[in-house]
Order: sequence, then structure tokens, then C-alpha cells
Amino acid sequence: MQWHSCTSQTRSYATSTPARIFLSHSTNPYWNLAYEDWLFRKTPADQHILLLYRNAPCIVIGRNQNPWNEINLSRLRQLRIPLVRRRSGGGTVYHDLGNTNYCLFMPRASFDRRQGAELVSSALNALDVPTRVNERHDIVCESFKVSGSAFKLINARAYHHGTMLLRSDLTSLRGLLKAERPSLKTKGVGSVSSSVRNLSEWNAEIGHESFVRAVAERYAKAEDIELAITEITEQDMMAEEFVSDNRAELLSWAWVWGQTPEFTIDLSHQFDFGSLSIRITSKHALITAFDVEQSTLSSAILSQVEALGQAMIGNRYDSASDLTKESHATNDQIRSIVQWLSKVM
Ligand SMILES: Nc1ncnc2c1ncn2[C@@H]1O[C@H](COP(=O)(O)OC(=O)CCCC[C@@H]2CCSS2)[C@@H](O)[C@H]1O
Repeated sequence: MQWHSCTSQTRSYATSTPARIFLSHSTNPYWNLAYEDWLFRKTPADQHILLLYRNAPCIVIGRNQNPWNEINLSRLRQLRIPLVRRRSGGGTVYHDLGNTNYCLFMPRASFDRRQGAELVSSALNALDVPTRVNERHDIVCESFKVSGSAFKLINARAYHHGTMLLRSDLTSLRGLLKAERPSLKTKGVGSVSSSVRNLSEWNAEIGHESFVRAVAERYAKAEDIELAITEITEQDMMAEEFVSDNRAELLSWAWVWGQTPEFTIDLSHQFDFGSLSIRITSKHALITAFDVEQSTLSSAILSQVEALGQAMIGNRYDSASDLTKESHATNDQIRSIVQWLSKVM
């Protein structure tokens, strides 16, 4: 058994498994998140671990979020940026190679929502960046958010993971995250939008390597361990069946879209030939109801709209943009309605 010494900076109780630091060389969000989940579930419950990684451009939503309410999906498709749903709760964030993520794993008994962010913030203070932790456990610099946090607790284990905007493309970040759609009512968790900045505005030299080094040093000191970083490649990750299976699940439609909490959306439009208001209900990202709430369309057109709505039931909500391709509408009015729906859904 290893005993950690008691100083003001170290934990003051015994653990049997020494703390460790891992750095991933993969920039694939699915591998990194699958590996993170493996560390969470498969390492000893009493072990403290720090994992650092960064991802190629992607949007990462929280476990209980609605992508249609959080993201500019047409821009996401245009830029061919993947949408990733993580296993922890909380809001939607943008990642690219200018953003480095940390994850602190610990026994549930020593979990504290603030401590991890404080550790990272103090590592940044040592790099002359005047960060602090706010009441939401975000790390901020002169009131601008530079890091967001999310948490997961299962049985005897917990983790706190967070982003760090070092030199991210903030134009992409802002363009991909969008304001809520007021007519979309969802049971899920909404993001809390903030003004963000890169740390490079305070320290022009800062980058992935210096951030990793500063946090790892600070962590080793706090855990009273030698500074030793275990570097992990995608090959190492692939060798673990749990990680490969987990990655496959993270990539699946059922996880990315199908986990979307139930929602309804009200859509109205005034066409040259009459008005139409509908309510669409979706569960597990499938269309489960299509109700016409109000209409001044002719009864012939209305019954075609109702037939179209019935045909959509059971389809994926995200297949709405294919409506125009699939529709064999011969009537101009129906064609306009289909075009409108494919844009607004
Ligand atoms: N990369 C990044 N870092 C900090 N803040 C961001 C980022 N991207 C977007 N935002 C801002 O945060 C809000 C959402 O804040 P909100 O507080 O709702 O959500 C979060 O912060 C979640 C953090 C998840 C961290 C995980 C760690 C590893 S995998 S992802 C968004 O609307 C933007 O204004």
C-alpha cells in the first residue's frame, strides 16, 4: 500500500492505487471519449487519474441534449464537422486542435465540483494567465469563459472533465452553436451560452504542450507522485475490446440522435395560397406525431398535407431534409409546402 504524505497541497488520506497521468495522441473524438469511459469504468475505484486529450473539429453535446435546439445543423453539415454525444451531462461545446480537454477521475467520496477546476486554474496562474473559477465551475479570465465543465458519477467512481480554449477557431465555435428555437419544446438540458475567449489573448506563447505540461506538473504535485506521463495511441485504445465497442456505440445513430429527449416543434407559414400551422412530435429522434393545428389551405391540399404527415410518422426527424428529394409531388402548392418543411424542421 502506498501512503500519500500530508502537505497542504496533497490529499491527506491513504490510497492503495497510485495516481496516474495519461496523454492521448489520438485526435479522434470517438476514440478519446471511449477511452475516457474505459478509464472511468475499468480502473480501480480508488484511483485518481488525469487524462489529457484534444480533438479534431467537432461539436460535443451533453448526454441529455437536443441537437436541433443547440446547433446550426446545416452549417455543421456544410463544414463536414461531426456531432458527438458524450456520456456526461451539461451543455454543448465546440472542439478543435486549439482546445485541450482534461479529465480528472477520482473515487466518488473525494468528488468535489470545484476542486478540479481550481487545480487547472492554478496551473494556468503559474503560466501568468489570470484565470479563476466562477460559481458555475467554469474557468474564466476577466469574466470571459475559457473552459466549461461536466461531471459524471456512477457508483463509487466520479469524473470531472473540462475544455480549455487555448487558440481555438472562435468564429467556427460561434457559427456552429445557435440560439434556441423558441417553438421547440424539449425535455432535455439547454446549454448556457457565454462570451468565450482564447487563453492565447493573455499568453501569446500558450499551446497544447505547455498547457499539458503545466496541468500535469500541478496534478503530480497535488497527488504527491513523480511527474510521469503515459502516452496513449489509437493502437493502444483499439487493443481494448471495451474501448472499440464503446467507440462503435458513440458513432451509432441510436446514440448520437436516438438519445435525443422527447420534443415538439410548432411550425407555421403563410403561403401565397393559404396558411398552415403544424405541430410535430418526436421521441428518440423519430417522428411520432404530425398534427395540423390551423390551416386556411383548400381541403384538397390539406388532405395531401395530412397524408404527407402520416407518411412521415416513424421516420427519423433528421430525414426531413430529404423530403424534397423523395417527394413525388406533382402539385406546386404541395411542392412549396414540402420545400418549406425541409428547411424549417
Ligand atoms: N470549447 C469550449 N470551451 C469553453 N466554452 C465553450 C466551448 N465551446 C463552446 N463554449 C461556450 O460554452 C457554452 C456552453 O456552456 P455549458 O456550461 O452549457 O456547457 C459546457 O460548458 C459543457 C462542457 C463540457 C466539457 C466536456 C469536456 C470533454 S468533452 S466536452 C456554449 O454555448 C459556448 O458559449
